[in-house]
Amino acid sequence: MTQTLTIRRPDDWHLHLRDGAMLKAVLPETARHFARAIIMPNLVPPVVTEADAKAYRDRIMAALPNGMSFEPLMTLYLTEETDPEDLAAAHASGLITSVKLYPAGATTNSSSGVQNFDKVRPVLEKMAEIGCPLCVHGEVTDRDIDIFDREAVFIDRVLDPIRRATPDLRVVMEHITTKDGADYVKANEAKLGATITVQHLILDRNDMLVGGMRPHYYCLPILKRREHREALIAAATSGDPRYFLGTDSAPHPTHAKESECCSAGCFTAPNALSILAETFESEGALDKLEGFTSLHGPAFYGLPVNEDTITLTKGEPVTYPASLQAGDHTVTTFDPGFPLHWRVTA
Ligand SMILES: NC(=O)N[C@@H](CC(=O)O)C(=O)O
Ligand SMILES: [Zn+2]
Ligand SMILES: [Zn+2]
Repeated sequence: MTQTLTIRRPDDWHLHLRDGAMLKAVLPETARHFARAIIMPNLVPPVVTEADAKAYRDRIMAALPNGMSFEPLMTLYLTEETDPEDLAAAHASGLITSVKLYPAGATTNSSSGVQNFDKVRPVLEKMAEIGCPLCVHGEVTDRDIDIFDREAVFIDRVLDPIRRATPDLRVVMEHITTKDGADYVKANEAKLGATITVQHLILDRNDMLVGGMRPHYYCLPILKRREHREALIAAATSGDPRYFLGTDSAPHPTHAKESECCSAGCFTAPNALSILAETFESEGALDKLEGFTSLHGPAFYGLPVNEDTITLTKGEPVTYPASLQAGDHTVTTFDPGFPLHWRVTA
């Protein structure tokens, strides 16, 4: 008997669409399966003002193929110069859904990020007042902190102080990668959620480093040890509504990944749902998949769940194009390293 699973159409609560030819190439991969996505603002230059967000939204809608529907949920990139009033206007008009905090230098295209967190206090106060959530890339950037410890140290030194100083601010810890991250969410009842990526649920640092370096598994925050991955699996399959899917699908040209200095990011949009179904099934938690992909995110953001559904069907191993063409470049699709049997059929 074929096994099928019908769930409410998923949303992606953390996505990089880029711009230009890359945007045109990758957008259909997300729009095929997801109704909405939180669009990361780390373009070069970044999306910092209401006007930037409006123009970027228009470019996304123009890149959407005829017949596909998709709603980009726009974000502003928080800088030390962000004007609280511009931000409040963008939020009040419904243009932006959240604001993104990158510590300066933490990840791809984050050089305009925040260095001195005191400088953004007035903006954070304003956001708490108007109910605009803050999405956080939670890693410190100090050279003397080991890359594998940067998330845990960020929680202690930056995130917890911000939350204590601004208790009404709603915060999403983006792409948590550690038991420390999962535990911090669990220990804090109100106004805190976390997104989890596909790659951090299925890979640990051995997968990236043992027997040779695999650049397509290099992303930030970096893959951690197995016990952290197990904590993320436990969180994602727990049914706890504070954990939800943010694929962090982050396309880079193949030459930039397979290079002397590899760019950080995994392009998971094409097969994210197949990988998740396989993973939740092997955990005996297929019944928790819909919550993670389609219900918890809208609940946190105060948005309605999607009315329509998708159906996943289990069968012969599924294959995906190994890469897609984006202008003059190719983008390599993430390979989970194990066979996938669930495909989105409707
Ligand atoms: N996750 C990544 O490794 N890369 C993201 C940036 C980010 O989300 O930190 C990107 O924009 O490429
Ligand atoms: Zn990030
Ligand atoms: Zn990201």
